[in-house]
Parts: sequence; structure tokens; C-alpha cells
Amino acid sequence: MEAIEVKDLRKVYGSTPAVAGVTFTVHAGEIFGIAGHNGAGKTTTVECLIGLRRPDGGSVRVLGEDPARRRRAVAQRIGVQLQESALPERMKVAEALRAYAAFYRAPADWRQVMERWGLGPLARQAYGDLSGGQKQRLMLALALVGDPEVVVLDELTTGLDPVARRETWRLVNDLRASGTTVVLVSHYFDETEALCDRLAILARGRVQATGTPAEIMAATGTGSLEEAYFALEGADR
Ligand SMILES: Nc1ncnc2c1ncn2[C@@H]1O[C@H](COP(=O)(O)OP(=O)(O)OP(=O)(O)O)[C@@H](O)[C@H]1O
Repeated sequence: MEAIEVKDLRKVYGSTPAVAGVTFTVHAGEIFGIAGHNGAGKTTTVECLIGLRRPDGGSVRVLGEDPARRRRAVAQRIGVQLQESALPERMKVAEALRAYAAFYRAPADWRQVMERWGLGPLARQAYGDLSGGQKQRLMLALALVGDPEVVVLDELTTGLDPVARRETWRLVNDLRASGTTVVLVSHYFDETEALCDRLAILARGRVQATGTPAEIMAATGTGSLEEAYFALEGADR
């Protein structure tokens, strides 16, 4: 079974077609990128994957389930780190991990997750006192505390300095190594190029290309995913 299957997904807000017929498949155990610039439809696609929005057309299956109909069942098996997630400023790192673990029927040991992601020394520190990189690390740990089969990371490294960004990339690679399927949503093409086994490039609610970074570059005759994106954008206008 594929981890995720999206077929001809459509979502319209008023008269804005945010997602206009998106199709892709995520294989179990891979890092799959959903790449594209602001307004491409990435977040809307992800919200349909996790059951936060009901599609207007097409179908979505996550681990064989329809997230719009079986949101709670899917939520037990998928970890989500959403854009701009925030916690109460005074909540401590350990408290947040313990509270999130309590949502799940079969969570990971939150103390182990805390240690694994290097948060042990920060256990008693308040969320509001963490650095940007530490906050991101905590968000990643919170997405993993339910011991999910699939984890969705939306704009994971936005606002991080280059060192924290590389450190986060290493953590994402570690995740794949441990067998978790990762969906990485990003508008940074260097990030998707460095991390993703395969990806879909979205623009204006449509998939412009799917494949491995090498396949997409070869198909567009370009040397980077960013150049490939602009080549595809040009061709589509
Ligand atoms: N709740 C909403 N109501 C109306 N329009 C929306 C809503 N959410 C998104 N849109 C519009 O749908 C389109 C796709 O937005 P979406 O947030 O899915 O794109 P994105 O690729 O995630 O962009 P970003 O990187 O800026 O988050 C945009 O034109 C956006 O303005």
C-alpha cells in the first residue's frame, strides 16, 4: 500500500481555485516534497491530507484511509508540524511533549523523544524563552511524539539561520533512516533538492512536475530545482 495517494484533488475558496486537480503518490519510507512558491496550493493540499479541509473534488487516501471521513483514525497515525504552530509562551518543553503524547492511543515515550531531539537540557525551559531553532526542534518532536507512520512538515526551516537549518535537515534525514514517511512542504528549492527522494512542484494549484530531483532537472534541462521551477513556470504561462 502507498503511504499517500492523491488523485485529481480540487479545492475552491469562493471563486479562487486553490488546488485545481492535483495528483501524486507518496511511497512508504520516502521523503516526498511538495514544493512551490507562495499561493501555489501547498498548504491547502496538506490540510486536505490531514482532514482539516474537505476536498471539493478528487480523492485522498492516507495509509489507506480517507482523512475527510476518518480524521480521528488518521490523526492517530500521522504527525503534523504546521506552519506557524505556536504554544503558550509559558508552557515548558517537557509539559508540551507530555500533553501531546496524551492525545495518542499508542504514543512514543515522550522522554525518549525529548532526548532523541536534544531537548533534554531544555526540559524545564518555557516555550517563549527558546531560540527559533529550538522552537522548530520542539515542533518536530511534538509531530513525532505520537509515533506516527507518516509525518508532515510544513515550512519547517522558515526563519532559521543556516546552521539551525542544516541541523534540521540532518534530523529529517534521521527520520527517514528510522523508517518514517516524511512529507516536506517547502518553498525553498535547495531544501527539497537536498532532502527529497521525490517531489511534486506546484504552481497555481496544479502539479507542474513530479519525480526525483534529478528526473525533474533532466526533464527541464536545468541544473537545479529552482531553475527547473522557473523553466516550468515559463512554459506554463
Ligand atoms: N481560507 C482561505 N480562503 C480563501 N482563499 C484562500 C484560503 N486559504 C488559501 N487561499 C488561497 O488559495 C491559494 C492557495 O493557498 P495556499 O495557502 O494553499 O498556498 P501555499 O502554496 O501554501 O502558499 P504559502 O507558501 O504562502 O503558504 C492562494 O491564492 C490563497 O490566497
